[in-house]
Amino acid sequence: MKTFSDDNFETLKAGTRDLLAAIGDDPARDGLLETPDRVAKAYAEIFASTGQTHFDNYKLFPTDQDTDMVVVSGIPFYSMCEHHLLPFKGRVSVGYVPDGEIIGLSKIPRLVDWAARRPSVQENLTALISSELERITHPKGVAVLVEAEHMCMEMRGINQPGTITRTSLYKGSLKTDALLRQEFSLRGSLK
Ligand SMILES: Nc1nc2c(ncn2[C@@H]2O[C@H](COP(=O)(O)OP(=O)(O)OP(=O)(O)O)[C@@H](O)[C@H]2O)c(=O)[nH]1
Ligand SMILES: [Zn+2]
Repeated sequence: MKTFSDDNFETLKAGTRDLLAAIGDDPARDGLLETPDRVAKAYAEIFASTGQTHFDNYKLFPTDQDTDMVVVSGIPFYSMCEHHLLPFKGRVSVGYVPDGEIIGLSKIPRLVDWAARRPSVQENLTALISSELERITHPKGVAVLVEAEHMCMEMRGINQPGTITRTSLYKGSLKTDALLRQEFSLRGSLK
């Protein structure tokens, strides 16, 4: 988890008090007294990876086996849309075609979680997962599929609960090889 500096923690608390006052509530009422502290702590979790460009919590293993493709599907994530600072949440499927190196399987959901814990948009989240997996494993191909519900589309604005946004990014052999892509669509399907 991220630890904010004392200064930033206090700034978050003061900002939360200001926000509560600005929306017309009373930050001094009993129910809200501890809220600024809780919000600052929650933000430390929700935004834990903000500003980090490289995922470094991984293990690689050499392999001389030929593997067509590794797919981890249905990985849950929570992120915050950078336009409204409201949550978007959903699931990710990640596939890659190894080239002499494989990554520890649990590190793929860890990578997704790391990528999500910052203000973002779904397209950039999709791209970050893909580019970091590429940087780390130097695979022959990568595919990332993200399916999400955006609270900024559900609880405000257009007010459309249940709307699902799907984004995908295919690289290398997973972009050029139609059969491999089709195989990923089947094995990585989020439906
Ligand atoms: N492409 C993309 N857009 C997003 C994402 N999350 C939120 N948005 C959109 O960002 C846009 C911001 O548009 P603006 O017109 O500046 O903001 P707004 O007036 O609050 O827009 P409405 O949501 O349409 O009321 C909206 O269309 C949101 O739906 C995302 O992950 N990807
Ligand atoms: Zn939004």
